[in-house]
Order: sequence, then C-alpha cells, then structure tokens
Amino acid sequence: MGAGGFVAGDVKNYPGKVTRHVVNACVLGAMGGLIFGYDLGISGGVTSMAPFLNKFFPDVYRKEALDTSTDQYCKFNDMGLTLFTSSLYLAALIASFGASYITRTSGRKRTMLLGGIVFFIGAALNAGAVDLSMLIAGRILLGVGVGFSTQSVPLYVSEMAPQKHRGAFNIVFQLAITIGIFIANLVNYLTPKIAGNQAWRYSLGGATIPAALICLSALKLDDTPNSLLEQGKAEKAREILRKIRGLNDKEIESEFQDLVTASEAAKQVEHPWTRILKRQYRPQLTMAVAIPFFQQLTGMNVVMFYAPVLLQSIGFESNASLLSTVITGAVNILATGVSIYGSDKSGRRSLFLSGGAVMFVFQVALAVLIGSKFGTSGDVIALPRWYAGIVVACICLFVSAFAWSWGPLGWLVPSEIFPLEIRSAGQSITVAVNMLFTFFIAQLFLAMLCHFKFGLFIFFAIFVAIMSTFIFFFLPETMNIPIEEMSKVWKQHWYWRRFMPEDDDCRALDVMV
Ligand SMILES: OC[C@H]1O[C@](O)(CO)[C@@H](O)[C@@H]1O
Repeated sequence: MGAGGFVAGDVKNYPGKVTRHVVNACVLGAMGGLIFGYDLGISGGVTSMAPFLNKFFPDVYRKEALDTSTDQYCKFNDMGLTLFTSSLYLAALIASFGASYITRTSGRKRTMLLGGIVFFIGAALNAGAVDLSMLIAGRILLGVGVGFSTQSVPLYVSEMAPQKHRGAFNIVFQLAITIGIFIANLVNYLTPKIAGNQAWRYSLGGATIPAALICLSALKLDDTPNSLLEQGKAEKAREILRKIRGLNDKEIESEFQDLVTASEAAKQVEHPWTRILKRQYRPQLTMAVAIPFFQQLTGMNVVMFYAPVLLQSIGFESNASLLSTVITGAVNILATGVSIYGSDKSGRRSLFLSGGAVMFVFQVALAVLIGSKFGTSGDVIALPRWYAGIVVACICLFVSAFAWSWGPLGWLVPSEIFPLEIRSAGQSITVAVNMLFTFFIAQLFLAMLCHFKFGLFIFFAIFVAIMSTFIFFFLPETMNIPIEEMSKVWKQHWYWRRFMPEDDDCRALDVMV
C-alpha cells in the first residue's frame, strides 16, 4: 500500500444489518442529486434552442446567426449567456453556507425538504417565464435548491448508512446526479420534436418532477440519529438507530454512546466556522477544499460540454446530440455503478488512483487524436469512420474513469471525514468549492478551448497527474472506518499525524471556541 494508504487496525466495528429502512432512507435521500444533475444536463441544450434565444437573448440570437466561422475550437461565445447558465452555481455556492446553519440547527431532513420546495418554485418560474427577470429569479431559486440539497444529502446518507456500506450508499447520490443529466439530455432531444417553439418551457419545467419527488421523499424520511442528537432529541435518535440498524437496544449501545459523546463535544462548539480553522482540523479542511477543486479540474465538465460540438465536427452530424447523450449519460451512469460496488471493497484510494491513471491516458490520447486532425486552425475536415470511432471510444473511457473515481468520491470522502462539531461547516466548504469551480469551468471553457485548442486536454491531464500524486501521498484510506472514529486515520498518517492533538481527550477539553 502507498504512502498514504493504511487502514487503521484498532477501529471499532459496529454491528448493523442492511435493513429496508436504511435502504429506503439512503436511496430516497440520495435522489436529492437528481435536481442537480437535471440542471447540469438541461441548460446547455436549452440555451442553444433558437426560440429561447430569440425571446430572451435577441442580440445573441442575431450574432449567432451571422457567425460563419468554421473553426471548431473558437465557437461563437457570449459571456452574458454563459453567465445566465453558470449563475446557478454562484447561487448554490452562497446558499450552501446558509444551509450549513439549517442542517445543524433544524436537521438534514428539513434542509432537503426546503431545498426541494425552493427548487420546485424556481423550475415553475422558469417554465412560465415571460421576461428575463422571471427567468433569472427562477435560476437563483434553482441554485438555492441545489445548494441546500448538495449540502444536506451527502451528510444525510453518510450518517444513516451502516459503516461497512457507507461508500455504496453515498455513491447513490452521484448516481442520481448522473441519472438527472441523462434524463435532461433525453428531454432536450425530445422536446423540440414534440413542442416546437415552446420546447424550452417543457425542458425547464421538467425540473418540477424531480423537485416534487424530493419533497415527497423528504417528508417521509426520518432524520439521522446524529442530527437528532444535535437537536437534543436523544430518545428519538435511539429509536431511529435501532430501526435503521435492525438491532435491539443492547446491540446498538456502543454506536449510540459514541454518537452521544460526539454530539456532546459538538454542542460545546459555538462557532464551527472558527473552530474548523484550528490546526487539528487541517487535514479535513485540506481535503474539503482540495477534493472538490480537483474534481472539477479533471476536465469532466469540459468533455461533457464539448462532446456534442466535437462529435458533430468529426462526422456524426445528424445524431450527434443523441450520441453524446449516450456517451456522457449512459456510460457515466454505468461506471458510477462500478464504484458503488468497489468503494467498500477495494477502497477509496484504489478507485481514485485507477481512475486518475485511465483519465490521464485518454486525455493525452484525445489531445493527440484531435490535434493531429484539426491542427491549430481547428478547421473541419472529413474524418474516416474508424478514426471517429476511436475518438468516441476515448471519450467513453475517460468518462467512465471519472465516473468510478472523482465523480462519486468527490462527494463521499469529504462527507465522511469531519467530526460532528464541524461536519455541516465542512460540507458547506466542499459544496462551495465544487460550485465555484463548476462555475469557472462553465464560464471559461469556451475561451480556454479557443486559446489552448487541443492542448486543453493536456492542461487537464497535467492536473489529473497532480491530483493523483496528492491522493497517493495525502489521503488515508477511509473505507470501513466508523464516521465518529475517523480521527484515528489522521493520527496514524505519516504526514497528518503532526497536526493531531496527543489523545482523543484533547478534543473534549479543547472545544470551547
Ligand atoms: O457526472 C458528471 C457530473 O458530476 C459532477 O462532477 C458532480 O459530482 C458534475 O460537476 C458533473 O457534471
């Protein structure tokens, strides 16, 4: 095993069955990812629909119609229009901080419910929009909904799931994101055929369906035992723990007592945002920032946004959008399934490292394949069928490697490493960093492509090499470690141990911030 990769030998092993209750809770909870995925998948298609542009962005519509360039790298680009798409991520970023307070004081379940409601209203406003201000108001509400759900869902699932299967359950969140993207792409493909000029209303309004689903699920769900303790409801917490683990009072006692201890320590922390900056949380804080940052710097979203243009220009004119739906959609979903299986068996590190290696190889391959045909001019030339097939295969392999590694683990690992007293704050940082860099990539990628040309793939390949090295040296294995025992993995890590207080009691003594 590598430099960062030990599995702590003396951690506890709480008993617990995979009960119907825990499966329901985790699967329904994780469906919160649908709304994020639906939005990621829907906006690109909608902003390229002519009736939508004509109604809300008439200047852009006219300029696009006049754009006759054949350069596949420097496509016509309007900052205002991309800002409209990416503004959602800024709203989500800001909302995630508010959500941190609500998840802590009112619980994970209520935050999910609130997220669903706000998202529903945003989607309805968008579908019925009569002018730009209504569209933008809707966009902001959608962003708030996404911020709330990405803040609360990963926490919810990590706290509900039995330790042995925490990875698998948590990855259902990313699976829901990929399903959301897939459905959105299909909806965008179908609505113009069915609804003509009004297609955009149906595409945007479709988001009300996952939103309603999330609201209904959240109403049915129990809150997590950790969150109930945080709210002072000890008896209810014990009852839910019994129910989700399928065990009696005696059998859950050890896990329950550890939750109580963690919650008591957490209650003494009045200012989690100051607390999180303390030296002893440096490893967790580093991961909460680095992991979502690196996830976006894999270039996955660039491949997702660029695939339709690329496929069109290499000879798949008529069915490019459907084909890219299959590539960025189906492959993404299937490979996310691999990590559901692998994360609790082979561990987080091996998925991160294998995914990184495969992404690196196929990014370099794409740079070579695209560079040698389009050169730096980017002019379209007819490609032989077999050549186009190889490009498609490389995209598929890149997408699948992301989907078994950085996609799901980008949410799983940050959600399981923080102690309770700063867990909500830590998760907000993860969401905020993720949204910030999703925003940057969405906003800047066309300009980057125009500037770097095929070298853009090399740019991201270099980042993939850096992030894999980071994981190899700095991320300890977190598989199979109970969430409230996680501090042990840092204590035994070759680098992070220097930041750890001498023994566990320090935490209890040192919590008054
Ligand atoms: O599945 C791909 C999608 O997954 C995310 O990384 C979120 O985890 C998105 O930014 C991306 O569009």
